[in-house]
Amino acid sequence: MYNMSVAISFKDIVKKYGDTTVIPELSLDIQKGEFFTLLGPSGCGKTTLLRMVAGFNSIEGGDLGFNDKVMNNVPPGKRNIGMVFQNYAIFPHLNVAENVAFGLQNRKVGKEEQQRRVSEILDTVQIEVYKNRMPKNLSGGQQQRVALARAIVINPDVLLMDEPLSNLDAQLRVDMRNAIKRIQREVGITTVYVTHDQEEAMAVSDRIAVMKSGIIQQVGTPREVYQRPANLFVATFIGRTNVLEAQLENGAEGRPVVRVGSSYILEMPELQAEVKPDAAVDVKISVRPEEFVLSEDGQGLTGKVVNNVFLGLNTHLVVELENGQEVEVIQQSAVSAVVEIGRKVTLAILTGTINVYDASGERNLNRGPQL
Ligand SMILES: Nc1ncnc2c1ncn2[C@@H]1O[C@H](COP(=O)(O)OP(=O)(O)OP(=O)(O)O)[C@@H](O)[C@H]1O
Repeated sequence: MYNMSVAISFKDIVKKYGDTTVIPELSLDIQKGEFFTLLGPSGCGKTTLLRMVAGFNSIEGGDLGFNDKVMNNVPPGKRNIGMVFQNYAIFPHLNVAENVAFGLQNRKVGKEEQQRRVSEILDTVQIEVYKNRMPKNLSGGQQQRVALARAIVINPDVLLMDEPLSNLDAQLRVDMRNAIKRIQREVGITTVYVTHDQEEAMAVSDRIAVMKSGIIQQVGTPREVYQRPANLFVATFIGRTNVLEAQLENGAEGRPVVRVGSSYILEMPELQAEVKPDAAVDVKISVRPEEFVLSEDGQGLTGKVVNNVFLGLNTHLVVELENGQEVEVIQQSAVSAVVEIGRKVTLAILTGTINVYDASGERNLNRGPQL
């Protein structure tokens, strides 16, 4: 129904506050209609980038483009942007329908057209029944739906959302992120979403940019950043993982193998690495809890179960390895009994999906972007 969305491009964008550079030469392309998330720890520059798109932040270098138009100096009011923030910022003295109609009145849309669009959008965000209610009589989630309706009723070219769910409780966050995703898909509007919550990012996004200290570490689909993290920062920031010290060695017929612990050898023919004969290289491997399995043939890393938590769908184990490192293991409950605390186990690693990094953790040695 809305097809005015734009593609957004950042070309060598620089942001400085005084002498401090918080974003050094960042480049990124967001597709038309895409749900794109900026994800990273507090202070990494997500909000700074979002505010540049909105026009609230000056740009110290490079170009911000909407389609092919450079936007650097276009004032916020001329950018046709819808925005939703953490604190809903809806007017307490206007009812739901009046709140949503506000932006249309400002744009001098006729009364009938206003009513039609307000009712259509309230239907989309599923709060039509509350249209005559005052905000104070709405739940947090309902208020956030009003904020969302108000942002999209003006047919913006871009929808910007900055941590829109952080004031909601856990269950409501999950409900609302599903609602946001559904509504975005229905409306088809280019959306830039900011969050520090990796699970939320995975749930809503078409693609995610993982940021650290103003620098994009990786751009990819939720599946790509989870399964093939570009570096150890991304591997540990997205989902949970265990990082183990290991050695890359020359196996039979010159194929690279990874040695973990004293004698556990992982065949990894896919690795992008040259190993000189007799010259082991230190590496780090990232093994997600679900990539450990209890070994059936005795091959693997031995350890002792120090904690077990039965969660229904699966069971989480903490296993202390012989070198003292504790690792997290997830077992599917359906296929196994809970292993009791104190028991000795041998953990095998599923080599098909793990990731191997150079010693600095900066370079992923696995071949190919995706599994
Ligand atoms: N007005 C300002 N003046 C000086 N420095 C600022 C200003 N606004 C932000 N910064 C700095 O820029 C960096 C990026 O901030 P930004 O708010 O974009 O981070 P963020 O990733 O959105 O973090 P959060 O999740 O905490 O909101 C931080 O180091 C911050 O201290």
